[in-house]
Amino acid sequence: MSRAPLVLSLGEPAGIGPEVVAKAWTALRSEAPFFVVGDAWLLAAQGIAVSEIDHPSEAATSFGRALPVLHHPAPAPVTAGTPDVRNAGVVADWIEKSVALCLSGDASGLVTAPIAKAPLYAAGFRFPGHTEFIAELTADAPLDGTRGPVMMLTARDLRACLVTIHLPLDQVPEMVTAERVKRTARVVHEAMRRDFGIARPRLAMAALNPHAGENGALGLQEIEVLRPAAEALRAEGIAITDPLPADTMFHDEARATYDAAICLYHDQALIPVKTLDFWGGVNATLGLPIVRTSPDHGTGFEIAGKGVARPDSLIAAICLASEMAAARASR
Ligand SMILES: NC(=O)c1ccc[n+]([C@@H]2O[C@H](COP(=O)([O-])OP(=O)(O)OC[C@H]3O[C@@H](n4cnc5c(N)ncnc54)[C@H](O)[C@@H]3O)[C@@H](O)[C@H]2O)c1
Ligand SMILES: N[C@H](C(=O)O)[C@H](O)COP(=O)(O)O
Repeated sequence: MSRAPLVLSLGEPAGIGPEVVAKAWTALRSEAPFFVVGDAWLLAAQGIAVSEIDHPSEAATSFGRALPVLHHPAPAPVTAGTPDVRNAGVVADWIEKSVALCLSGDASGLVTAPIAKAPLYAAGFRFPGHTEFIAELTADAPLDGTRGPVMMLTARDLRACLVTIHLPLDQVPEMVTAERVKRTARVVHEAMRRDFGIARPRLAMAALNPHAGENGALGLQEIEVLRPAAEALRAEGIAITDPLPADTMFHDEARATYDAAICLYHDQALIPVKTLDFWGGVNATLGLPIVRTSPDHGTGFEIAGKGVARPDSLIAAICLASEMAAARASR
């Protein structure tokens, strides 16, 4: 039985989303179908054929010759590179509608084109980003296992999962608690099995302090928080290391020793991933009732409308969402 198509939410209309969505469709039009929830006119303006559909089940019919779109127009005129706060509401609506289609089974997973946080915040959007918004939208849907969200950035053979996300650095030490670390590791362990088909996941925990605290001389979090958390997780049957010095856990040979890294703050995870492969990196949200991925880049306002944005990361996000959806369907 063929799976439902993936759904893409169009993201910030003034960003590079419409351009990279059009380029991704052009690259993938002979592959498995997907459809977009967004402004069909904006996508047609990218110079591709667009087919307005009334239901996701129609996506496969037109996908090879036209990009299927559930049309929901942006209310305010769109100027590439200059977000208009009057469109912030429709950006959130596109995400909400896409999530609902995943929950109803009409879509097999969600790929979110980039949003810009500042205009959304200006319009009263009360979530840090997609991750927390989608977690709220799916909070009442059943999930077998520990509920996320956990943000995971992945590129090539690296999967880096975050204990804390959009926090000022000076708040990280107090937010890195044993409970947060354990919850994150449980979500990641279960997601490696559910979404990636890894029967016995190997997790590597990053230390917070240089040289993993140098036995307490450079900080106490490893002794007081992280090692006890790792011991408790191992007692639950989760294979996880003691906190490792973060500067020596991302080289080629080190990455081969684990399936996912548990990182303690945003840039500890995102710098190695975006250094390894900025163009092919993907952001995935673990621990949700639905599959959700996103490109690792943002709205690229300074290049929006110039025709130079690269679709690589969105293409990788579409491919990863398809793989995760297939893994879930095979369970
Ligand atoms: N997936 C997402 O929704 C997502 C991810 C990251 C940032 N953001 C948001 O995007 C906005 C801008 O963030 P930023 O400037 O920090 O990051 P950005 O990724 O938008 O831009 C960083 C740099 O990379 C370039 N770039 C990005 N994507 C590119 C592509 N596909 N092809 C060619 N060049 C590309 C940009 O031109 C810029 O020079 C912010 O509001 C941020 O919160 C959203
Ligand atoms: N930290 C993410 C990244 O750099 O890719 C980005 O802010 C996206 O976050 P959401 O997916 O929660 O919008």
